[in-house]
Amino acid sequence: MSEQILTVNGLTKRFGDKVILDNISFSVATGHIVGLVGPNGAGKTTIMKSILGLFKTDNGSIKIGGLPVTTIDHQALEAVGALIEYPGIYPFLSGIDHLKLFANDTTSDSQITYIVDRLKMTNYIGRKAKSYSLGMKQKLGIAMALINHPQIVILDEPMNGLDPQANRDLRDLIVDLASTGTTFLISSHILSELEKLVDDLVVINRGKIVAQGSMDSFEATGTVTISIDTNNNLAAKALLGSFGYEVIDTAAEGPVQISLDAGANLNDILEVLIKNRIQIIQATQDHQDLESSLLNLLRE
Ligand SMILES: Nc1ncnc2c1ncn2[C@@H]1O[C@H](COP(=O)(O)OP(=O)(O)OP(=O)(O)O)[C@@H](O)[C@H]1O
Repeated sequence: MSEQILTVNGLTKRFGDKVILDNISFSVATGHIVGLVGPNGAGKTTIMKSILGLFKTDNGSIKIGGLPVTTIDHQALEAVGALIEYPGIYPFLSGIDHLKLFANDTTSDSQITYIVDRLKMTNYIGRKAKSYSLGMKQKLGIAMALINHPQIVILDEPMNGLDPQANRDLRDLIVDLASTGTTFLISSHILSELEKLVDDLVVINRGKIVAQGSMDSFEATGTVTISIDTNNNLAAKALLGSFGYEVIDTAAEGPVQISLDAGANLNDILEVLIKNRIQIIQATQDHQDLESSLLNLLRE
């Protein structure tokens, strides 16, 4: 089992009499990319700010690399790179000045060049940041979080303002850095952005964790829907029903639709039809995407 670089245990945070985080516990394994997902206002940024010791929490503990993090214990944060909400950017400094300002003693010029290059910022990195677009500023903020070889990187909605190519460049860079041992905790309210990237998910709603686990375990819970159009749909429905399949709307003449648990086999169904001389015109199998599965979960 891999070592846990970050553990959040029983984290509770109130603003006034409102409970914003309610007994949040999760851990992040070294080298994993973990997605923190939930609707607007769920508490994602509040969790991240708590991890960074930015405000006092009401209960619970946070540890990074075994060291506690509070508003006064910040030693563990030396291993952390973060971008929370909007990057702090000085309009009259160039992008490269920002990076040099943020670089610590051990950060080499080649590391800065590597990050700038991977995020495709080379053409404008020498220009003053006041001329940057939203996406350029966002990329600069991400670069600032990455240049010092952090052990763990915390990114709050990093894809904000990025075009599809920039999104892709960032995803590729994150995966490459994770493969060398860097750990990531990334929040987003858009699951499809994280789906292609993360190893594990923590799903949060109204300040509570509603689900957590590996991405594979989430994908396995999706529903498979099979749709088959035949030369005699009514007969096909009756036949498959008699074989114990759960056929949706048996009285309708439209294509046969069957909802199955993941892992069910389309071939077996087609074989039943073929053996009984029902001609198949078209067959499709759709896996309910993760976004829909999670929306269902949040509705529940
Ligand atoms: N400083 C504050 N004072 C009072 N309430 C706050 C404060 N900061 C956040 N909140 C409240 O805490 C809740 C969670 O906010 P948070 O920013 O953590 O959500 P989020 O999941 O990051 O949302 P989004 O996806 O919209 O960024 C919201 O109801 C918000 O209004």
